[in-house]
Amino acid sequence: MGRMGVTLAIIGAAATCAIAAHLVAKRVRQRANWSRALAIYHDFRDGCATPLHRLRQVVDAMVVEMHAGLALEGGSKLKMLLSYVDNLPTGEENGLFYALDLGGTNFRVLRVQLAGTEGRILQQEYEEVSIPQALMVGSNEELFDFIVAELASFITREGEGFHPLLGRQRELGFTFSFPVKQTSIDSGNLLKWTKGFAIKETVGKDVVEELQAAMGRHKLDMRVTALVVNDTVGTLAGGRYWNEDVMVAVILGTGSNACYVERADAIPKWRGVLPKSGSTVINMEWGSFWSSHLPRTPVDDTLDADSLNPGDQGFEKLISGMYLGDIVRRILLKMAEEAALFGNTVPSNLFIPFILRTPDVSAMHADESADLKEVTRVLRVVFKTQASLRVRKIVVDVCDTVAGRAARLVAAGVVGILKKIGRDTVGNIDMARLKNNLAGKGRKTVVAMDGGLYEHYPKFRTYLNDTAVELLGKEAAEQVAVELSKDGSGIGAALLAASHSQYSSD
Ligand SMILES: Nc1ncnc2c1ncn2[C@@H]1O[C@H](COP(=O)(O)OP(=O)(O)O)[C@@H](O)[C@H]1O
Ligand SMILES: O=P(O)(O)OC[C@H]1O[C@@H](O)[C@H](O)[C@@H](O)[C@@H]1O
Repeated sequence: MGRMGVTLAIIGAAATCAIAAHLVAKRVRQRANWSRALAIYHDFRDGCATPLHRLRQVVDAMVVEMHAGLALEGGSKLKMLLSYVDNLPTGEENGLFYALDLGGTNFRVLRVQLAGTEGRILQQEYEEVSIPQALMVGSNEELFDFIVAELASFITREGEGFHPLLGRQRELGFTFSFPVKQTSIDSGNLLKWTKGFAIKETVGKDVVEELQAAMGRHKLDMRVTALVVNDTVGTLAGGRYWNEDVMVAVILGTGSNACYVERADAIPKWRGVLPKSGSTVINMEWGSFWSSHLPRTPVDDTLDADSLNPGDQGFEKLISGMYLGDIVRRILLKMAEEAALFGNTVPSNLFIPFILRTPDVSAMHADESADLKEVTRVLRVVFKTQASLRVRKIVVDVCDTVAGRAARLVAAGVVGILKKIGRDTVGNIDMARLKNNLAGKGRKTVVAMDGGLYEHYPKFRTYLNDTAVELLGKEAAEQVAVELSKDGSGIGAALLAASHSQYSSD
């Protein structure tokens, strides 16, 4: 072989070595990145852990905070707000009633024709309207004018079978799913906005007055006869209309909250005459619950710091639909930045808050396909990226960790409420039966659930129900039913409008 040949051979050998070295270095780097990604995930998973002993501490903390919130105003982060709903629907309600349910993502207008215990609900119609994001942070008047304009248009389309009695005003139940300091069954002042709303001028105002003023501007002759401080109270009322064993209602939607039936004589902060019924509905506003036993990670800290209401709604930010998607995004972003989870360039969409929504999380979590097709789709559509099968598997693990923590914490919250009302152990339940506070043998304490997260996330429901059984024990758990109670916040508000109608004495 001539000099040229030797030279070429040496160059070839050197090039081969260089390529081999590059490939080895790349493989070493990939291996190092992968173990870093696993370490980040395992650290996050450990930080989210909800072992039974920790959940029991959360249960007890919930009970302590409930007592503190009932003892005096401001006694706890849990507001334990009076709802002035001392009479829940009985099924005897009659006539045409409207409901307006303002939630975190959309609002619903609804009409229902009631016909007493015989006819029950003859007919109902409703429409759902998405709330333009700009109106959530616009002016007070713009928000209420938008709502009343939709309501007025819905009324013009009253169909067959819906007939207000001659000479009577149409009456409305107003479900307002934000913390309100209720001052009577048909008045209450907004304490603060939550979720995506932040209209400063509304805070402190009576939201019924604001709605009635907008009705005046639109010449809409209608009366709000019941302010339903939020969808949990509406859901409880809707549930109780069909089943007298409904004692608790929980919403898992954009936000989260719970309410329950409390004995009026167990509310030290109650001022004035106790209700004849001897009980009332407490709107817990449990989203603001906080305990050092809650498993919180640095990802949760940064989500809170970046939110519209830092330091507030700590429990809600761990469990509700608005936030689960963004928790998953934040941990994936950390793995992408520190361990090149999606390659050396971090996909730009991973930096966008709330771009990953909880419906996307439940879709990936539900993916049972061998090659995780749904995960591939979500990564492509939301983050404009792709990933190997092993990366897609860890994405599903992250979804499972975030949803599992949320569901188990909700179960602990529910068991805390059951403990507060003495429905958490067989002994307590038997005592309740003895005192005839609980309907006959075989009847259960019912927890009415609603909200898009609970309704549309089967694995979340399974985690929640299984954890409740773990905490209560099998025997006591058989005395409790956790049931989906659809759209109670709409029907419930209409039923409460009926049970507080200005004509009810007629
Ligand atoms: N398929 C789904 N999987 C998981 N969560 C869902 C799904 N669909 C909706 N959600 C959650 O439910 C929330 C809407 O809840 P909903 O009760 O319908 O409205 P609102 O919160 O306005 O009362 C959404 O913000 C979302 O977080
Ligand atoms: O049904 P939504 O809109 O998710 O609301 C649930 C809860 O969201 C919380 O943020 C509000 O403070 C509660 O009042 C409300 O009940």
